[in-house]
Order: sequence, then C-alpha cells, then structure tokens
Amino acid sequence: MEEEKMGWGSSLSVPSIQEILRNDSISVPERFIQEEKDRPQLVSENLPDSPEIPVIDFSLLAKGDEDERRKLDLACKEWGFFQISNHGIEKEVLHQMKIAVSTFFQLPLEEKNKFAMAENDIQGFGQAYVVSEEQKLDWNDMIYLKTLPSEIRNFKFWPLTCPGFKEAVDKYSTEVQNVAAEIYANLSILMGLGREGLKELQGEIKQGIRMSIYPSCSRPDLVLGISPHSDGSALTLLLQDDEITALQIKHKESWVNVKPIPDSLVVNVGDAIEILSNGVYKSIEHRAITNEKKDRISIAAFVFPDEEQEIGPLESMVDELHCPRRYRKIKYVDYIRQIMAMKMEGKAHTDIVKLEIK
Ligand SMILES: O=C(O)CCC(=O)C(=O)O
Ligand SMILES: [Fe+2]
Repeated sequence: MEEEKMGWGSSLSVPSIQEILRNDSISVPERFIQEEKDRPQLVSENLPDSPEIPVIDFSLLAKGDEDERRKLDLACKEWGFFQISNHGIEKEVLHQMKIAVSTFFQLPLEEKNKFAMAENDIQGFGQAYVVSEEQKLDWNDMIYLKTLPSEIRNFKFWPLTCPGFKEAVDKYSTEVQNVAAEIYANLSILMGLGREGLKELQGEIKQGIRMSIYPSCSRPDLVLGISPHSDGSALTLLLQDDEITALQIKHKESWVNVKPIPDSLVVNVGDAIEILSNGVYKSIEHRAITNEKKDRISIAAFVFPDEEQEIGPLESMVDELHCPRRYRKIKYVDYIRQIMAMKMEGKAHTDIVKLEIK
C-alpha cells in the first residue's frame, strides 16, 4: 500500500552510459546524439562572458537581514537561480557526500542494478522522463532517492553494499533541509506570509535527492549531460563539482554558465514556488553539458510540498488588476505524476497548470 502511494510514475529503462563507455569510450551511440538545434555551444567557444548569477550570504539571511532578503527576492524574480555562501554545512559533510556518490557509481553494474527503479516509481538507479524509444538520451547515470521525512529513509533502495553511503546521505540531507527551510521561511515572508506561513499552509517540506554522474565524453559538442528542463520541486539545492563548469541556465533568452564557487550550493526556484508565487518567482530552464576530460558528479536535493497538498497561487500574490491568477490549483502529486509522464522539454510541462490570461 505504502509503496503504491509513493508511486510517482515510471520511465522506460535505459542503458547505463557508464557501462556503454566501459566497452567503447570513443563512439557516441546514436541515441545520445542531439538534434543539431539542441546541441550545446561549448564553454570555450562563443558563450559571452556572462553576467554572474547572484550570490546570497546565507548567514545574513538566517539572521533576518533585510538587505539580504531583498537580494533573495530579486534573485528569484530576475534569475530564478542563485548561489549561497556561508551556508554553514561543514566541508567534511559535503566531501563525504561526494565520495559516497562517486563510490556508488564505481560499483559494478550488477550491483547498481540491485537498486534499479521499480515499475511504478522513479526511486532508485535509472532515468526519469524517458517516455519513448525514439527520445534522445542524456549523458548521465543517476540514482534518485526520497530522503526525508525520515520515516521513508529506511527503504529497500539504500545501497547498503556501498560503504558509508547511507550515513553520508542521511547527514547531508538533514543539513541541506535546514538550509532549504530557512530559504523557504524567507520566501514565505517575501510572499506576504509570516516566516512559518508557507509551512502552515503546505505542511513540512519533503526531500528527494538525485545523484548523477556525467562521464567525460569524446564529443561534448554532440550530447547533453541533462536536457533543458525546469525542476518540479519547490526549491532545488545543488552540490556540484568545484572545478567543472557544466550547468547552464536560461537568462534573457541565452544560456549562461553557472561557474562553481567551491563549497557553495546552487539554489533554484522550482515549479511549485513559481506556482505559489503566481509567477513572480521564476522556475528557470537549465541544462548541463559534458566535457572531454573529466567525469562530473552532481547532487540535487529537491525539496517539495507534501504530495497530498494542493498548490496554487497564494492569495497574497494575486491581484486581479495587476497580477491576475496565472495558474490553476492542482494536487502536488497529480502535478508530479503528469510531468513525469512527459518528455521534459524546457518548461513546456508547466502548461498543464497555466491559465489563459485575458
Ligand atoms: O547536474 C547539474 O548541474 C544539474 C542537475 C539538474 O538540473 C537536476 O538534477 O535537476
Ligand atoms: Fe534540474
């Protein structure tokens, strides 16, 4: 029963890119070659020297600093993305998390397959959003786990054969949740509610973590590490490799690189906050590219509303004259199930909740 309740949908199973590369690390299989219009421009080529995405000092935010909160407001309106410094999560916790993930991906395939996604859920080792045999595949392998609330932590997908994995993920997800909760509380204030307003309306936020490996690729000009999409979460907090620039976001119609700041986290507004804020805060399209030299790991913690909650624009964000209602209400789990059943193409999936504006 419980499992059925947890089901968010399913995905066609896809070959492991790491396994393909183990047999032949030079050729790029047809299914991974993007249509010409979708291929990335490489970092070293002609992406303009992009404006830097905002950096928010988390320690100030946590102290209730109003200037910092205004910076957060602007970042969510104009960029939908920001990096946070001084988040207070110890370096060692970040380090152990990265080690756990790379150790997992070094396991032999048969070991990883023990945690393969079940029929009716996207949890485990595999891919989400693969809905047809013709669909181009992304150059990554990933494992997705729901990590919070803690009642669901002890489930069968924990790769217990991977030493230190559970401990590292437990620790990291708890810490990252505290950071997410503080940002959530600040957004709540900015949206005209009290600090606890969003939580009171929507319940505690939950968390799922997507851990990905993007192996180095002989032809990074032909493939995408992850295709353009926006996140279905409320917020996403991303821990990424300190040295490799790979994440790109859509800003004013162009792709902009998110240059890593060591030990900081990249945060983005997800669809749920876009909907709650009536479109004032933007859930921005993003993608990741690959490189020829080095495998890259990233860890995306998605925080999201309770599945049974309805999400829709907050009354405080709707003003019939200046800011009419832009989205219909939807139960969060129905939103997720519907978008999981689609191939992600940028932000097209958010159309399912958009209202016609007269
Ligand atoms: O690996 C990255 O930089 C992005 C990952 C991402 O966008 C996601 O998992 O939703
Ligand atoms: Fe994403």
